[in-house]
Amino acid sequence: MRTSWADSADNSAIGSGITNASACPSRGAYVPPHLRNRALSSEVPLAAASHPAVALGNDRVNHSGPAPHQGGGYFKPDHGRQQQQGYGSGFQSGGGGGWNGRGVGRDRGRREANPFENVEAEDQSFSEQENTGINFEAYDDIPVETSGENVPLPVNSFAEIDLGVALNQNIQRCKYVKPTPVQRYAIPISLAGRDLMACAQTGSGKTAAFCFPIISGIMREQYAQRPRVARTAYPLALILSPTRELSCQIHDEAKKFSYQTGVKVVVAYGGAPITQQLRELERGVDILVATPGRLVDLLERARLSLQMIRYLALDEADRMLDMGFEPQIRKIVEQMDMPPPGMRQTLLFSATFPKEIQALASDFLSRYVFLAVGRVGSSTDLIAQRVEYVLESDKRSHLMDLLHAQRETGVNGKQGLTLVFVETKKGADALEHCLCVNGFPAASIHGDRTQQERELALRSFKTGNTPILVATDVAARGLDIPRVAHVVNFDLPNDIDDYVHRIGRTGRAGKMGLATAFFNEGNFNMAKPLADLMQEANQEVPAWLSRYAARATYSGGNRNRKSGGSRFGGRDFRKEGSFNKATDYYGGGTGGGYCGNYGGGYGQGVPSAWD
Ligand SMILES: Nc1ncnc2c1ncn2[C@@H]1O[C@H](COP(=O)(O)OP(=O)(O)OP(=O)(O)O)[C@@H](O)[C@H]1O
Repeated sequence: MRTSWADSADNSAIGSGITNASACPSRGAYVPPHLRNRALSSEVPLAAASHPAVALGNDRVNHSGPAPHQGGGYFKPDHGRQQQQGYGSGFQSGGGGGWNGRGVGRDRGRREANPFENVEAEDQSFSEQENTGINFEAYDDIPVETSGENVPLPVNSFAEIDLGVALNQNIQRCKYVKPTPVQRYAIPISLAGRDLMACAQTGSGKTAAFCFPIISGIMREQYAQRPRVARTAYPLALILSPTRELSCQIHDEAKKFSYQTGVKVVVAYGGAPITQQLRELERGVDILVATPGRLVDLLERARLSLQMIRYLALDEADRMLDMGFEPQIRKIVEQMDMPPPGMRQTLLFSATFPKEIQALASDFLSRYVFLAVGRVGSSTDLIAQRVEYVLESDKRSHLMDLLHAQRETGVNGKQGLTLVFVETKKGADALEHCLCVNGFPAASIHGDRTQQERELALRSFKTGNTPILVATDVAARGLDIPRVAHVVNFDLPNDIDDYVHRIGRTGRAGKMGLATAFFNEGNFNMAKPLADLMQEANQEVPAWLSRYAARATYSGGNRNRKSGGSRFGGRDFRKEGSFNKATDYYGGGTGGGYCGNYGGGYGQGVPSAWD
């Protein structure tokens, strides 16, 4: 495992609760470039000790934020479905009855909380800083590939799809004017009942692409009465994601989409008390969003049965089926009581889909459609990508120079949030500390933090209290934080797909973003895939990086691409007739790109984003 300079720095103060400037690492206080020739004076921004973020850095234990994900749904003592009538006809203006019959149980106990209330408040607090308007035209000329038998046709507007009145109202509340490309294709395919493997660029609206058909399907269908077994919940849909934060985010989104539809969404994830989650499940659940570990726990306690599952969605599906994690997913999908492929509808989504993972995933699917919006694993060209050659020993000062410059001018003229990725948990702690003591308000998130600390750090970042978040890959996938203007790869990952997901935390939903990577000799293996990716996304590749890339090709150094030479062709693996799952998965693909060190950043001892 690589270590970064951040790791090797003296971090003896970490964990000691010392948060003042005297705890500064031995390199001394940050001096911005224009003051470096002067003596250190009061002009130097050493606001660290007084900044609230500094206290946050090492004093998390005392923070008590609101309990995570209270749920707020409605009381539904009967786990079975109400009789459905007249799809879409049941909406009563003024709210209250999104769907005939389904709304009935909702108000018996608790009122359904309005999930849009907070969103509106948040929107207002950032209104001066937000980009105005979402430029989905940016996606219009994106190449789309579909394959499979009788692929349903795409739509151009939400109006063309019969999602039901209540769901359409929620789409309007979300201010979604038209579907994104992946939604244009994926929603009709899913509504037609087809299994789907979908690959679309980060930030392009995949969550709604799998949530809308599931919610609409549950609203539409009459399901057999669900069994009444004391204290066992029987959801109709299961959405799995690899991290707790992502599951919470999907839950929040799904609650918005299903507001006043009568469809009940519950989340279950590790690190949070199980009792509260059990209580929510007992109140009734249609859609369960979960991380795999907590899900298995619930299944083993017999508090949950997958027997009635009609929809299975895997978000970040390639990550979920990556080596090391696949057995747990296989256990959930194949060895519990979930109906087999063909008896349920399975939807797999990610921005990256190496062909060997496609091959594995195909076991879960039946007669599926493959959809690629943009090239498989490509980055969006809404993200301006920069690579800078920075020695390990210079990384911290270089980062602080960037942050200092951006404090003056913003990114693309706007003040935004900066997400800094490092490889190790220790490195995250050390870098957060260093930034804080140098006057840069930062928080950090990684797998060694308690769930409460993780949520606190994320909230503090999202609200702009600490506009810098230092993170391991736990924050690399799926998180949708609208104001992230800059992603810095302080430590480059070992795998280009991880890079794609990391930089995808900016440049979302049609907005522009900036990604800066620090590269040095230690990242030699990334030179070729990085140069290829940048070139494909119409980014300027520095001459020195091209030289590294050429050397890497010549010396066979490009051995960290999971999916072989065909990756940038972005194809349905079924079209590659010679592809042999048994040999290629572990033996490497043709075309020279495959890595014996399969799994890149997920090997033993590497920080796991898995919950
Ligand atoms: N049709 C739409 N119109 C406007 N905004 C949309 C639309 N669909 C989704 N969005 C917004 O786009 C943003 C990105 O969506 P989402 O998080 O689903 O992306 P994603 O493709 O899942 O990204 P990732 O690959 O990083 O997980 C969200 O803020 C979402 O609310």
